[in-house]
Amino acid sequence: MTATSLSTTTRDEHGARQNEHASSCPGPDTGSAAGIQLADISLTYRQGSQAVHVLDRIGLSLAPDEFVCLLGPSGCGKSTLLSIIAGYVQPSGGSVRIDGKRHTKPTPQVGVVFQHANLFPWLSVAGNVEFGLRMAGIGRKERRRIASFYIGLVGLEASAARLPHQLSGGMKQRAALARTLATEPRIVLMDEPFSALDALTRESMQLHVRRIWQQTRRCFFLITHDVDEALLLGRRIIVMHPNPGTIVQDIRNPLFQDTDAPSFSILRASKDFADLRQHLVSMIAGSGSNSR
Ligand SMILES: Nc1ncnc2c1ncn2[C@@H]1O[C@H](COP(=O)(O)OP(=O)(O)OP(=O)(O)O)[C@@H](O)[C@H]1O
Repeated sequence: MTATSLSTTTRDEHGARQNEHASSCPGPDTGSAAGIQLADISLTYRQGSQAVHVLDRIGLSLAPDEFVCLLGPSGCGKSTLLSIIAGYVQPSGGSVRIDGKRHTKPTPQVGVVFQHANLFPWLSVAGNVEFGLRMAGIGRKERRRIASFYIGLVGLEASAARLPHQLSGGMKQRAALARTLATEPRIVLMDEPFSALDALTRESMQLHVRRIWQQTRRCFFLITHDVDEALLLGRRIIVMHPNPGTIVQDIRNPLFQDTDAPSFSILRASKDFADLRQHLVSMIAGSGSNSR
């Protein structure tokens, strides 16, 4: 495999496909496609008399069990796109649909994990994981059952009673992930969730997240500045360019291994990995901005 032999989707090709999809979903809530569909998402902010065009006609279709990594230089609009999918920000144009239904505001269908865990400091790990379930009116016994399943999934059984200040950074992020997963969202959005962690913890988190995805098969959408992380985790890798934010590359990761025990170190040492890494780094650098 060489970087140039990759099957890619350019923004134009992708945009054209999204336009077809948009025209096949004429009114609100009438579509039936499974997964998450973004059609022609644009966003312009007003700054005084200036218009800042942040996103331009982003089209994306995400399968219900997709693991997508989004790369791009700082300021290209990655977090803004995530905020639109989360329903926190309304786009100036275009639409987000989940299983064909128009999605315009935050709902339990979309879970978000941020760079910092933002756990409730007065609640234990179990209390944090149960919180969303309590808000959803789920009874105590069922809450406990669901929380204990997800706490086990992230490997925090022994720390379920601990308060956030008694956890390491990686444990906090795992608790935040369990809290997000407990409400069983259709898509889990992650905005650089490991960037505040040291290298070893980060690698261990990557393995955790990979295993959790394999066991839950939800749609995971992960923003990262780390090309290696995207290559190790993403079944699909998307690259954005800035000014305005557009998708310039959308590839199925040929190195993706859907196995129980992926060996990241062996993968990292391969020539294919180095070639594809170089290709992605050049793609990002091609935007004229810096990236790690
Ligand atoms: N509320 C806002 N008002 C005006 N401009 C904004 C607003 N929010 C974001 N922007 C601008 O939108 C652009 C994209 O920002 P965004 O945070 O989405 O980029 P990013 O790719 O996630 O960057 P980073 O990798 O550094 O987190 C930036 O130029 C930013 O200044």
